[in-house]
Amino acid sequence: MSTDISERRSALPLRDRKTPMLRIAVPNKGSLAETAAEMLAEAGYTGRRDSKDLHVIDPVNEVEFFYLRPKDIATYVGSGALDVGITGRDLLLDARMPGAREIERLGFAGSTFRFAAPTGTFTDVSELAGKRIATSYPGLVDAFLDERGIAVDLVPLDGAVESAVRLGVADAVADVVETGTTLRQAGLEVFGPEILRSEAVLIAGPSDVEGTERLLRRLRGVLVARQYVLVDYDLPADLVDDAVAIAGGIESPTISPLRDPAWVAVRVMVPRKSVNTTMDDLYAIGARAILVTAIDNARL
Ligand SMILES: Nc1ncnc2c1ncn2[C@@H]1O[C@H](COP(=O)(O)OP(=O)(O)OP(=O)(O)O)[C@@H](O)[C@H]1O
Ligand SMILES: O=P(O)(O)OC[C@H]1O[C@H](OP(=O)(O)OP(=O)(O)O)[C@H](O)[C@@H]1O
Ligand SMILES: [Mg+2]
Repeated sequence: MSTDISERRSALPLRDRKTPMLRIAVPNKGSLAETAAEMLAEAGYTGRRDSKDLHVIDPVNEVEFFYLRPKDIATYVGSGALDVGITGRDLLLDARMPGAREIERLGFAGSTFRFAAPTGTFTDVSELAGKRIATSYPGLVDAFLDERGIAVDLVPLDGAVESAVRLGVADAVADVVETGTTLRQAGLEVFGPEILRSEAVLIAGPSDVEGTERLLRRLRGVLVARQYVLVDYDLPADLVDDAVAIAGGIESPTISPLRDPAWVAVRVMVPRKSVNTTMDDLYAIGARAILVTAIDNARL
């Protein structure tokens, strides 16, 4: 018999487990699917091997994955059928499921949700009263306009809504905008306020389910590893305060003695996107031998 605890645990029949597995909804296709799967893999979970798999059990980590359309995930989680899920904030709000709530931003699939129309047609959303608005997010658009007392004729479409104006089924559209390329190609321009700023999020249902915290900590670990790098450098000991003012780290930098008592070695976590500026600033005050290392994973 194996002496490895993880192997023995995975060999337990499902019905003999004390705690039920955490049931996680994951996008099966579309813009969110690939990065969501990568994040879960980096967090140590075993995902699907085949893009046709609908359900995967990861017994070692005590979770089950259900691969679903991102648009449906808030419905499953909000109703309590599944415990947590990865979806877009825009899809969560569009579903209008009171039981579903965002518990963590996941930092990918960032976009805005905007109204757009042929250049110069509209300047303000109030001008949309009585007009036809094409969208694949009718719940989101309806809620936004309802709050402002603007009654429109919603034209629900499944995708490629930017073509709806040119093809004569709508006067304006409300859709996801990332780079704006699709809008430009359709001869459309955004107008009015941002309806929403969206990104991929982790959502939970009406009750707190055991195991959610562990998933959350693991995903946060992946986010930290993606967003930060480790910076090591040598520094004259009397400049530590100046260096900490440049890069203070998460809690506080690690300072280690060097053989030469006039110098110290410093290790600090720095946001990846500003690491070059930080290195320039540290060099300018006298830091030397500045080395940058990627972080594989973290638990803060
Ligand atoms: N170009 C994009 N950039 C960033 N996020 C996007 C983009 N397109 C869609 N999304 C996000 O993806 C989610 C929608 O996923 P969904 O799979 O339903 O549609 P999709 O990605 O457009 O897929 P498809 O067009 O293949 O059906 C939303 O949260 C939306 O904000
Ligand atoms: O601002 P952009 O960078 O152009 O990205 C935004 C576009 O990307 C998505 O379309 P997708 O390709 O998923 O097609 P769809 O409209 O059929 O969903 C989204 O629905 C927008 O149309
Ligand atoms: Mg799309």
